[in-house]
Amino acid sequence: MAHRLAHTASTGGKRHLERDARFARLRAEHIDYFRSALGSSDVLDGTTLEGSLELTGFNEDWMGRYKGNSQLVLRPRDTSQVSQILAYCNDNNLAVVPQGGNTGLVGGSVPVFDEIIISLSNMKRIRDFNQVSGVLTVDAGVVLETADLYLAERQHIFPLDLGAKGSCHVGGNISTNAGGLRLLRYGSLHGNVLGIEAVLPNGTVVNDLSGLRKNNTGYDLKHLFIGGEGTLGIVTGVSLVCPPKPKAVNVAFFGLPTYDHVQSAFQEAKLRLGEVLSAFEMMDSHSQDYVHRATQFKRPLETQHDFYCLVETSGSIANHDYEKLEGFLDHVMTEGIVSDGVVAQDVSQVKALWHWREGIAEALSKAGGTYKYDLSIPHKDLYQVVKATEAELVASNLLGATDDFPVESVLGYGHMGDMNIHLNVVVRRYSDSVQNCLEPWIYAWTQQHNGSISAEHGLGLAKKPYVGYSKDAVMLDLMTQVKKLFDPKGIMNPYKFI
Ligand SMILES: O=C(O)CC[C@@H](O)C(=O)O
Ligand SMILES: [Zn+2]
Repeated sequence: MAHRLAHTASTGGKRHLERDARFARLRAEHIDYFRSALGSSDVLDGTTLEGSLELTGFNEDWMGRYKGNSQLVLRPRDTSQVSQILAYCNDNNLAVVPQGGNTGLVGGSVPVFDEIIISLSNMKRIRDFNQVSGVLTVDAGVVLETADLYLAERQHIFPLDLGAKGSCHVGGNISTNAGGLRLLRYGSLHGNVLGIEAVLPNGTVVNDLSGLRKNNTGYDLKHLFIGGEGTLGIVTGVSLVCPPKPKAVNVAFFGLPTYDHVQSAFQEAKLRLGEVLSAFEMMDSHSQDYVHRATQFKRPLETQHDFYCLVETSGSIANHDYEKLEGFLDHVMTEGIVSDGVVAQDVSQVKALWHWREGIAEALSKAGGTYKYDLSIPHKDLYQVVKATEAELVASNLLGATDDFPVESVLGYGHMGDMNIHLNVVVRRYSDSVQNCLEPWIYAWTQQHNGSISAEHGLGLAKKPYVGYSKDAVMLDLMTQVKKLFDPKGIMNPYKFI
């Protein structure tokens, strides 16, 4: 069993960074200004002892890996307050970090030093829903699950779903271009988001809240904010197109002997399930062991396998979809692609099977620590990165069964349908020797295998030094120029990937 050790050995991606002297230090007069602009209850002042405790959850990411030292959290209630705050910060050279539900995994939503945190948690209005077009318009601080429940009552769903749905904000999803569990079916936010409202660092409001599916009028600027990670401005409102709620959702869970079998099963699922396929998730046995250890739930299969997959269908005719899924499972078992499998019989079984996939990140958070790598790699090499990483750590004498070794295990799971693997290196304790062995080695490996160093989690602070593995000099130069255009003083989420 892993020990829970202090995370102080972790540098949390902050290595070699120094506070930028161009930014002003927070003064009492600034706090007074914000109190007069927002009202005292929406200004959390961490300059007092009591206040600093209140700020802990804002200063730290949920893994406890990235920690900043902000002394002020501002919680605006509407777009005009965001505009007022940003204009003031810009005029006074105060650096800011926008924060949604703070569920990110790359340190993008927490301060690095003393940046002011602008939390969108008070901006939670559902502004509009059009039943005919399916277009939903919300404030950025609406929690993803809240939006989804609201839509469910209106026979629609949010086109994004992820494990952190109970606390992540829609604005954070947009800013990080979150991918999630059903991208395979509903596509990325670049396709679903129709418009955004954002505030630039100088306070200017960009109102591009179009509810139109087609709007072919030159540069589509909203795309810069989708995945912009709060470096260009703050997204305050979003309109996006939401699909009708499927009447029937079926799930199968099965075990396979090798990754080659996983690839064959995916190919068969696409061909046999066609338009009702809504998710195809892959998990290795180590990731399932961590869920089992954390929950003690009864495993879905009595037999043990090296790989497991979860396949979901979403359609309109329950029996038809169930038969299709069962037919698929029969076929892959007859062909020897799948060794053993089950199909959920009711909604509670659907949920229980999903838990074995959705619960992995939470289960891993109970270990000593995890180095997380969210990679896009073409299917043929997708799982090879786990094996290669394991071999690299063994060769460096860092991975072993006893406490003498910092690394406990290397595992992989993820969105097979999207060529997205979550490589997790579970450690008994964070250590620079492990990180130095892994980085930039993993990113070079990914580049050599035509992958991307971030599939869906973004770059944040964690991948700041490695952007060059996925963007060439021409693209980096253009990105730098875009940043300068939107944020000439560099106050927006500084120290992060750009
Ligand atoms: O913890 C991770 O590495 C992945 C988290 C999330 O993207 C998931 O797919 O569960
Ligand atoms: Zn994921």
